[in-house]
Amino acid sequence: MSLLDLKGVSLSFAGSKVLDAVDFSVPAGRIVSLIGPNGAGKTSLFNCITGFYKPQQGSISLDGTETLRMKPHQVTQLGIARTFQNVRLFREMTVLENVMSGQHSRTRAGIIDAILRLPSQRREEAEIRRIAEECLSFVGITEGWEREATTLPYGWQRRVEIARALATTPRLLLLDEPAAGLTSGEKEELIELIRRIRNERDICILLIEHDTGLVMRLSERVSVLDHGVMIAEGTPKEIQSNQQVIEAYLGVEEDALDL
Ligand SMILES: Nc1ncnc2c1ncn2[C@@H]1O[C@H](COP(=O)(O)OP(=O)(O)OP(=O)(O)O)[C@@H](O)[C@H]1O
Repeated sequence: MSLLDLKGVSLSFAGSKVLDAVDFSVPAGRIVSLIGPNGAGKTSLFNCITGFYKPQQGSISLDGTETLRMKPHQVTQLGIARTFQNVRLFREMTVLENVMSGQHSRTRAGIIDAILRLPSQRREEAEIRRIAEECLSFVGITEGWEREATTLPYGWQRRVEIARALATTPRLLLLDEPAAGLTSGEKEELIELIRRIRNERDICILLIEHDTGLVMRLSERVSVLDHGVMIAEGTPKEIQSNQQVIEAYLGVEEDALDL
Protein backbone atom coordinates (compact mmCIF):
# COMPACT_ATOMS: atom_id res chain seq x y z
CA MET A 1 0.00 0.00 0.00
CA SER A 2 1.22 3.50 -0.83
CA LEU A 3 1.53 6.24 1.76
CA LEU A 4 2.13 8.97 -0.81
CA ASP A 5 0.51 8.91 -4.24
CA LEU A 6 1.02 11.31 -7.13
CA LYS A 7 -1.00 10.93 -10.31
CA GLY A 8 -0.52 12.94 -13.50
CA VAL A 9 1.19 15.86 -11.76
CA SER A 10 2.10 18.62 -14.22
CA LEU A 11 3.76 21.90 -13.28
CA SER A 12 4.73 24.79 -15.56
CA PHE A 13 6.29 28.20 -15.02
CA ALA A 14 5.52 30.81 -17.68
CA GLY A 15 4.64 28.09 -20.19
CA SER A 16 7.80 26.09 -19.55
CA LYS A 17 7.05 22.57 -18.30
CA VAL A 18 8.93 21.54 -15.17
CA LEU A 19 6.93 18.37 -14.35
CA ASP A 20 5.13 16.44 -17.04
CA ALA A 21 2.28 14.12 -15.95
CA VAL A 22 4.32 12.58 -13.14
CA ASP A 23 3.01 9.36 -11.58
CA PHE A 24 4.89 8.49 -8.43
CA SER A 25 4.29 6.71 -5.17
CA VAL A 26 6.05 5.99 -1.90
CA PRO A 27 5.08 2.63 -0.41
CA ALA A 28 4.37 2.67 3.33
CA GLY A 29 7.39 1.92 5.50
CA ARG A 30 9.98 2.34 2.77
CA ILE A 31 13.12 4.37 2.17
CA VAL A 32 12.76 5.74 -1.37
CA SER A 33 15.15 7.89 -3.38
CA LEU A 34 14.40 10.31 -6.17
CA ILE A 35 17.35 10.83 -8.48
CA GLY A 36 17.94 12.59 -11.78
CA PRO A 37 20.29 15.06 -13.46
CA ASN A 38 20.49 18.73 -12.40
CA GLY A 39 17.34 20.64 -13.28
CA ALA A 40 15.26 17.46 -13.73
CA GLY A 41 12.55 18.82 -11.42
CA LYS A 42 13.28 16.93 -8.19
CA THR A 43 13.08 19.89 -5.80
CA SER A 44 10.02 21.16 -7.66
CA LEU A 45 8.37 17.81 -7.02
CA PHE A 46 9.17 18.16 -3.29
CA ASN A 47 7.67 21.66 -3.39
CA CYS A 48 4.47 20.22 -4.91
CA ILE A 49 4.27 17.50 -2.26
CA THR A 50 4.68 20.04 0.57
CA GLY A 51 2.05 22.39 -0.89
CA PHE A 52 4.53 25.15 -1.69
CA TYR A 53 4.02 24.83 -5.46
CA LYS A 54 0.57 24.29 -6.94
CA PRO A 55 0.65 21.98 -9.97
CA GLN A 56 -1.76 22.91 -12.78
CA GLN A 57 -2.85 19.27 -13.13
CA GLY A 58 -2.87 16.01 -11.22
CA SER A 59 -3.54 14.74 -7.75
CA ILE A 60 -1.39 14.25 -4.67
CA SER A 61 -2.57 12.30 -1.65
CA LEU A 62 -1.15 11.15 1.67
CA ASP A 63 -2.73 7.98 2.97
CA GLY A 64 -5.79 8.69 0.80
CA THR A 65 -6.22 12.36 1.77
CA GLU A 66 -5.92 14.78 -1.14
CA THR A 67 -3.35 17.49 -0.35
CA LEU A 68 -3.21 19.42 -3.61
CA ARG A 69 -5.35 22.33 -2.41
CA MET A 70 -3.86 22.45 1.09
CA LYS A 71 -1.60 25.20 2.37
CA PRO A 72 1.96 24.16 3.37
CA HIS A 73 1.21 24.29 7.13
CA GLN A 74 -1.84 22.05 6.61
CA VAL A 75 0.34 19.54 4.74
CA THR A 76 2.76 19.60 7.69
CA GLN A 77 -0.13 18.99 10.08
CA LEU A 78 -1.22 16.04 7.98
CA GLY A 79 2.20 14.46 8.48
CA ILE A 80 4.72 15.54 5.83
CA ALA A 81 7.96 17.21 6.95
CA ARG A 82 11.03 18.22 4.98
CA THR A 83 14.58 19.48 5.06
CA PHE A 84 16.10 21.78 2.45
CA GLN A 85 18.90 21.51 -0.11
CA ASN A 86 20.68 24.41 1.60
CA VAL A 87 20.30 24.22 5.36
CA ARG A 88 17.67 26.72 6.48
CA LEU A 89 17.98 27.26 10.20
CA PHE A 90 16.72 30.44 11.79
CA ARG A 91 19.47 32.90 12.60
CA GLU A 92 19.59 34.38 16.10
CA MET A 93 17.75 31.36 17.46
CA THR A 94 19.32 28.66 19.57
CA VAL A 95 19.51 25.03 18.53
CA LEU A 96 16.62 24.19 20.88
CA GLU A 97 14.47 27.12 19.71
CA ASN A 98 14.97 26.08 16.09
CA VAL A 99 13.69 22.58 16.83
CA MET A 100 10.83 23.91 18.95
CA SER A 101 9.81 26.16 16.04
CA GLY A 102 9.15 23.04 13.98
CA GLN A 103 6.10 22.28 16.08
CA HIS A 104 4.55 25.68 15.56
CA SER A 105 1.96 24.36 13.11
CA ARG A 106 0.79 21.80 15.67
CA THR A 107 0.21 24.03 18.69
CA ARG A 108 -3.34 24.35 19.91
CA ALA A 109 -3.18 27.13 22.50
CA GLY A 110 -4.85 30.24 21.13
CA ILE A 111 -3.66 33.83 21.05
CA ILE A 112 -5.59 34.78 24.21
CA ASP A 113 -3.93 31.90 26.08
CA ALA A 114 -0.56 33.08 24.81
CA ILE A 115 -1.09 36.66 25.98
CA LEU A 116 -2.38 35.59 29.38
CA ARG A 117 0.13 32.73 29.66
CA LEU A 118 -2.62 30.43 30.85
CA PRO A 119 -1.75 27.04 32.35
CA SER A 120 -2.87 25.36 29.13
CA GLN A 121 -0.29 27.35 27.20
CA ARG A 122 2.47 26.71 29.73
CA ARG A 123 1.74 22.99 29.57
CA GLU A 124 1.85 23.05 25.80
CA GLU A 125 5.16 24.93 25.80
CA ALA A 126 6.67 22.40 28.20
CA GLU A 127 5.51 19.59 25.94
CA ILE A 128 6.98 21.31 22.86
CA ARG A 129 10.27 21.65 24.70
CA ARG A 130 10.23 18.00 25.80
CA ILE A 131 9.63 16.81 22.22
CA ALA A 132 12.36 19.11 20.86
CA GLU A 133 14.87 17.79 23.41
CA GLU A 134 13.94 14.21 22.61
CA CYS A 135 14.35 14.82 18.85
CA LEU A 136 17.75 16.48 19.34
CA SER A 137 18.95 13.54 21.43
CA PHE A 138 17.61 11.14 18.79
CA VAL A 139 19.74 12.74 16.05
CA GLY A 140 22.79 12.61 18.36
CA ILE A 141 22.95 16.23 19.53
CA THR A 142 23.05 15.97 23.29
CA GLU A 143 24.78 19.24 24.13
CA GLY A 144 25.09 22.83 22.90
CA TRP A 145 21.31 23.30 22.78
CA GLU A 146 21.64 26.93 23.87
CA ARG A 147 24.16 27.80 21.15
CA GLU A 148 23.05 29.87 18.20
CA ALA A 149 22.21 27.18 15.63
CA THR A 150 23.96 28.78 12.65
CA THR A 151 27.29 28.79 14.52
CA LEU A 152 27.37 24.99 14.72
CA PRO A 153 29.58 22.95 12.37
CA TYR A 154 27.80 22.29 9.08
CA GLY A 155 27.19 18.57 9.68
CA TRP A 156 25.50 19.38 13.00
CA GLN A 157 23.30 22.02 11.40
CA ARG A 158 22.01 19.35 9.02
CA ARG A 159 21.12 17.18 12.02
CA VAL A 160 19.35 20.06 13.75
CA GLU A 161 17.27 20.50 10.60
CA ILE A 162 16.36 16.81 10.67
CA ALA A 163 15.46 17.12 14.38
CA ARG A 164 13.21 20.09 13.58
CA ALA A 165 11.42 18.03 10.92
CA LEU A 166 11.05 15.08 13.32
CA ALA A 167 9.55 17.36 15.96
CA THR A 168 6.46 17.77 13.78
CA THR A 169 5.89 13.99 14.20
CA PRO A 170 5.66 13.30 10.48
CA ARG A 171 4.56 10.11 8.76
CA LEU A 172 6.66 10.99 5.72
CA LEU A 173 10.02 12.78 5.85
CA LEU A 174 11.40 14.43 2.71
CA LEU A 175 15.16 15.00 2.70
CA ASP A 176 16.57 17.25 -0.04
CA GLU A 177 20.21 16.30 -0.65
CA PRO A 178 20.93 15.43 3.00
CA ALA A 179 24.48 14.25 2.24
CA ALA A 180 25.58 17.40 0.39
CA GLY A 181 28.67 18.91 1.99
CA LEU A 182 29.16 16.07 4.47
CA THR A 183 32.46 14.23 5.00
CA SER A 184 32.55 10.49 4.27
CA GLY A 185 32.38 9.79 8.02
CA GLU A 186 29.34 12.03 8.39
CA LYS A 187 27.71 10.28 5.42
CA GLU A 188 28.04 6.94 7.20
CA GLU A 189 26.38 8.45 10.28
CA LEU A 190 23.63 9.89 8.07
CA ILE A 191 22.87 6.46 6.57
CA GLU A 192 22.62 5.06 10.10
CA LEU A 193 20.38 7.93 11.24
CA ILE A 194 18.00 7.60 8.28
CA ARG A 195 17.65 3.87 8.90
CA ARG A 196 16.92 4.52 12.59
CA ILE A 197 14.29 7.13 11.72
CA ARG A 198 12.45 4.58 9.59
CA ASN A 199 12.99 1.55 11.86
CA GLU A 200 12.48 3.11 15.28
CA ARG A 201 9.97 5.87 14.50
CA ASP A 202 8.12 4.17 11.66
CA ILE A 203 8.57 7.20 9.41
CA CYS A 204 8.67 6.76 5.64
CA ILE A 205 11.64 8.45 3.96
CA LEU A 206 11.83 10.08 0.54
CA LEU A 207 15.19 11.57 -0.35
CA ILE A 208 16.69 13.49 -3.23
CA GLU A 209 20.38 12.75 -3.45
CA HIS A 210 23.19 13.16 -5.96
CA ASP A 211 25.53 10.76 -4.13
CA THR A 212 24.38 7.70 -6.02
CA GLY A 213 26.65 5.38 -4.03
CA LEU A 214 24.74 6.39 -0.90
CA VAL A 215 21.41 6.12 -2.72
CA MET A 216 22.10 2.58 -3.90
CA ARG A 217 23.12 1.44 -0.40
CA LEU A 218 20.29 3.06 1.50
CA SER A 219 17.22 2.91 -0.74
CA GLU A 220 14.72 0.14 -1.12
CA ARG A 221 13.14 1.77 -4.19
CA VAL A 222 14.57 4.37 -6.56
CA SER A 223 12.67 6.64 -8.96
CA VAL A 224 14.35 8.57 -11.74
CA LEU A 225 13.21 11.94 -13.03
CA ASP A 226 14.62 13.40 -16.26
CA HIS A 227 13.44 16.69 -17.78
CA GLY A 228 10.28 16.55 -15.68
CA VAL A 229 9.39 13.02 -16.78
CA MET A 230 9.53 9.98 -14.50
CA ILE A 231 11.59 7.60 -16.65
CA ALA A 232 12.18 4.66 -14.30
CA GLU A 233 11.22 3.11 -10.97
CA GLY A 234 12.64 0.02 -9.34
CA THR A 235 15.09 -1.52 -6.93
CA PRO A 236 18.61 -0.02 -6.86
CA LYS A 237 19.85 -2.99 -8.88
CA GLU A 238 17.16 -2.56 -11.55
CA ILE A 239 17.89 1.17 -11.81
CA GLN A 240 21.65 0.67 -12.14
CA SER A 241 21.15 -1.51 -15.20
CA ASN A 242 18.29 0.49 -16.78
CA GLN A 243 19.38 1.70 -20.24
CA GLN A 244 17.19 4.83 -20.20
CA VAL A 245 18.64 5.84 -16.84
CA ILE A 246 22.20 5.30 -17.99
CA GLU A 247 21.51 7.47 -21.05
CA ALA A 248 19.94 10.25 -18.94
CA TYR A 249 23.11 10.42 -16.87
CA LEU A 250 25.63 10.01 -19.70
CA GLY A 251 27.58 13.17 -20.29
CA VAL A 252 26.28 14.65 -17.04
CA GLU A 253 28.55 13.06 -14.50
CA GLU A 254 31.17 10.41 -15.15
CA ASP A 255 30.52 7.23 -13.22
CA ALA A 256 27.30 8.86 -12.05
CA LEU A 257 25.71 5.56 -11.20
CA ASP A 258 28.88 3.86 -9.98
CA LEU A 259 28.62 1.51 -12.97
N1 LIG B 1 9.73 29.14 -8.90
C1 LIG B 1 10.20 28.82 -10.12
N2 LIG B 1 10.04 29.67 -11.18
C2 LIG B 1 10.52 29.36 -12.40
N3 LIG B 1 11.19 28.23 -12.68
C3 LIG B 1 11.37 27.35 -11.69
C4 LIG B 1 10.90 27.59 -10.36
N4 LIG B 1 11.24 26.53 -9.58
C5 LIG B 1 11.90 25.67 -10.39
N5 LIG B 1 11.99 26.16 -11.65
C6 LIG B 1 12.65 25.51 -12.80
O1 LIG B 1 12.31 24.15 -12.79
C7 LIG B 1 13.39 23.38 -13.32
C8 LIG B 1 13.67 22.24 -12.37
O2 LIG B 1 14.30 22.76 -11.19
P1 LIG B 1 14.47 21.91 -9.87
O3 LIG B 1 15.21 22.76 -8.88
O4 LIG B 1 13.19 21.34 -9.46
O5 LIG B 1 15.42 20.74 -10.39
P2 LIG B 1 16.29 19.69 -9.57
O6 LIG B 1 16.12 18.37 -10.24
O7 LIG B 1 15.94 19.76 -8.13
O8 LIG B 1 17.76 20.23 -9.81
P3 LIG B 1 19.09 20.13 -8.88
O9 LIG B 1 19.46 18.68 -8.86
O10 LIG B 1 20.08 20.95 -9.64
O11 LIG B 1 18.74 20.68 -7.54
C9 LIG B 1 14.55 24.31 -13.52
O12 LIG B 1 14.63 24.64 -14.88
C10 LIG B 1 14.17 25.53 -12.69
O13 LIG B 1 14.70 26.71 -13.22
